Amino acid sequence: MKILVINPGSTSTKLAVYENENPIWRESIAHPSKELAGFHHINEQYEYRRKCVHDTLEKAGIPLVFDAVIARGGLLKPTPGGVYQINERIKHDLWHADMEHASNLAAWIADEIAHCAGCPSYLADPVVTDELRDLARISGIPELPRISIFHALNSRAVSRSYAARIGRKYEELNLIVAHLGGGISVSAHHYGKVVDVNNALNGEGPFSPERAGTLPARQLVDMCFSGKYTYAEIRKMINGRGGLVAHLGTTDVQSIIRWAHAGAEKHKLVLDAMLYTVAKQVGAMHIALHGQTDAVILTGGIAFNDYCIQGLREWLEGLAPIVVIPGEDEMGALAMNALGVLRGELTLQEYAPETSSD
Ligand SMILES: Nc1ncnc2c1ncn2[C@@H]1O[C@H](COP(=O)(O)OP(=O)(O)OP(=O)(O)O)[C@@H](O)[C@H]1O
Ligand SMILES: CCCC(=O)O
Repeated sequence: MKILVINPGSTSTKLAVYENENPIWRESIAHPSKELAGFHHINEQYEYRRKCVHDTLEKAGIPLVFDAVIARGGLLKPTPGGVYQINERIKHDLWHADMEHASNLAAWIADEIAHCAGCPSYLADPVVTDELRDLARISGIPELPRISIFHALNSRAVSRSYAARIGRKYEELNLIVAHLGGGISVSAHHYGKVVDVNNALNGEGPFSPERAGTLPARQLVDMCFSGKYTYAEIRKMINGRGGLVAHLGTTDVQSIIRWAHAGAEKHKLVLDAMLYTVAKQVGAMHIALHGQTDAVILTGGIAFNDYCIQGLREWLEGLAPIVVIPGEDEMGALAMNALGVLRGELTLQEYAPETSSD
C-alpha cells in the first residue's frame, strides 16, 4: 500500500510517503514569513500550498499514484476520534472554521490530490476529537461548556505504542498522556476513550511555552474591560504570546534551562511553575480515571529534556508508572491510520456533528 501524508503547520507543510509501515520519503516545505505575509486569512493560502505540494512531489519524481492520501485533521466541529473519509461537509466546516489554523487546509489539499490519484482521502484524530464524558462538559456557567481540543493524534499514537510494548490493548488501559509541546494537553484515556482533557488551545489547564492555560477569571475580565487591549490582543495572550514567552520572552525551553543553570532565578521559577501546573493537571486526570491510572505517558518536544522530566517525576512520584516517549510522530500516526482502514482493521467514522459551520 502506498500512502501520501500531508500535514500543514503554521510555517511549513510536511509531506511523507509510506509503503505499508515504512516511510520511503519525507519532506518539509518551508513557508518563509515573507511568502505568507500577503495572505490575510488562512484560506487564501490554499492555492499557494496546494501548488507547493504538487511541485515538491513532481521535483522528487513521485507520481500521483497512491492507495490513499491522509491529512492532519483541522478545526472541525467537535467529533469522536478515529479516521474519517474526507467529504464535502468536512471540507465545508474546515473552510468556515471558527478558528484559523493551517491544518484546516490539509483536507482540501489531500482531497484534490486523491482526486488526481483516483484514491480515497482521509483525516484522523483531529485536534477537536471530543469523547468527553458528560460530567466533564459542565462548567459553572451554562453558556460556557468545556470543550475538548488537544493533541489527539500523538496522544493516541503514543498510547497505542505503549500498550503494544507491554502486550496489552489500548482499549484495556487507563492512561494519562501529557503532551508537552508549544501547547500542553493532559488527557485521560479510559479504555480507549479520552473522557477528560484540558482545552489546550484556548486557555485551560497548564500554561505552556506559548499559551496561558487557566487564568484567574475575575482578573481576566477586568483586563478585557480595561480598554487597554483589543479583542485580538487578549486572544493572542491566551494562545501565541502567553505562558513562558510572556514571562521570559522565549518559547525555547532549552535556552531557559541554560539561563536557569547560569543563575537566572526568574527563569527557574517560571519553568518550575509550568511543570507544577502540568503535574496538577495529571493529578486531576488521575481522579478522572478513579485513581486507577495504569501509566502516565510524557511526550512532545519538552519530554526530551531531563530537567523537565525529573521535575515532573518529583511531583508525580508514586501516582503511577511514568513512561517517557519524547517528541511526536504525527506523520507515522496518520500513515498507520490510513493503513488500518485500507487493511480493514479500522472502521471509518461518520462525521455528523450536531451543528455545521455557516
Ligand atoms: N531537547 C529539548 N529539551 C527541552 N525542550 C525541548 C527540546 N526539544 C524541543 N523542546 C521544546 O519543546 C517545545 C516544542 O515542542 P514540539 O516540537 O512538540 O511542539 P510543536 O510541535 O511546536 O507544538 P505542539 O506540540 O503544541 O503541536 C519548545 O518549547 C521547545 O523549546
Ligand atoms: C492543541 C492543539 C494542537 C496544537 O497545539 O496546535
